[in-house]
Amino acid sequence: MFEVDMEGVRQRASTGSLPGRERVAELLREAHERYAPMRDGVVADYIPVLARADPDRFGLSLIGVDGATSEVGAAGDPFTIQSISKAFVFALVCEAIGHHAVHERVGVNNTGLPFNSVMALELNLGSPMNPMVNAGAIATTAMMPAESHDERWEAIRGGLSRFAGRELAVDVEVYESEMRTNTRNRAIARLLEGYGRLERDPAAIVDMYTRQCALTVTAHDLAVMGATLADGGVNPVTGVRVVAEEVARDTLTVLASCGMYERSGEWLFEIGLPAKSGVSGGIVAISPGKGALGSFSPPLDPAGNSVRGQRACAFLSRALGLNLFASGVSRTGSTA
Ligand SMILES: NC(=O)CC[C@H](N)C(=O)O
Repeated sequence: MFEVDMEGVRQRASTGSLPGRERVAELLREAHERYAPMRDGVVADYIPVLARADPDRFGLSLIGVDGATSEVGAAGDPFTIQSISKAFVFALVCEAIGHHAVHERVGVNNTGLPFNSVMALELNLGSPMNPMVNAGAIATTAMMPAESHDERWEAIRGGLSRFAGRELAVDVEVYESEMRTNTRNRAIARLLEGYGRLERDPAAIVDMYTRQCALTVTAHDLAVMGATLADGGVNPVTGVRVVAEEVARDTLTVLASCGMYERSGEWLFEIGLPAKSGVSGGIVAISPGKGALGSFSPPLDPAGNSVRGQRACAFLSRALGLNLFASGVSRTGSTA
């Protein structure tokens, strides 16, 4: 994937807590300084409005389970949540209908194929395989129990807002731009219907899924949303329980294996944290019991993951001692 240069920065042992606030702030500044000059990656343009994103914007926000916040750069810049919504809608649907129902109807295995793959559905007899690719996310959105379409949308928008600790709203321009071009997602929904895996009107569900992807957030919001999962389902800023502890656990498990699309294995190998990315350049990486990192930088790699965001997460995972699999590891100057 890439080398992580830790020259001059000590790798921290993966202990039970984050380092002190000043050290966190210092390392966030260091990560920003290291990766802001990077020019790799391309801004998404398959949703026409996203092509106008400024490739130089770069913000990081880290929020602990105690609510302590450190931020650097464009952490307050708005962008659309896109695929990162999938993680939180999955959590809300698990909360509403239970772990087993979602497992049975959507699945929890990686497809190994791009997020908008039609072939993945065909290869698996219509099973979406997991809720973090478009097919699984569309199926998951349709599973949110509600009396009406409007009530379903409010359960999703309101639920995501509770994760963020503020009312989230749709970026209408991005929503309309995607609705004009999302023929592939409409095809995926029709195919799900054909396989008997979508019980609602495919057009209405794609519309709702597109709206959920167009909710506006910031890197700060992503960190709060992630920290809620890190904190066992309680938003550490508002103190409100959003989902049950088991749901937070289940969501993090799926993110570990499927959150970074077909790059999830490489991501886990380098960073060792459950995470989710979106095509407008957001990444949320969660350290269970400690906190979460929200990152925003629009240029993407070919899988659709933010290039600077991946680098910053790899660096910070090592420097802050976040890797789930690295308990007790503490070395200086290693590049691994
Ligand atoms: N990877 C993403 O962020 C994809 C989300 C986007 N709304 C889509 O369905 O194509």
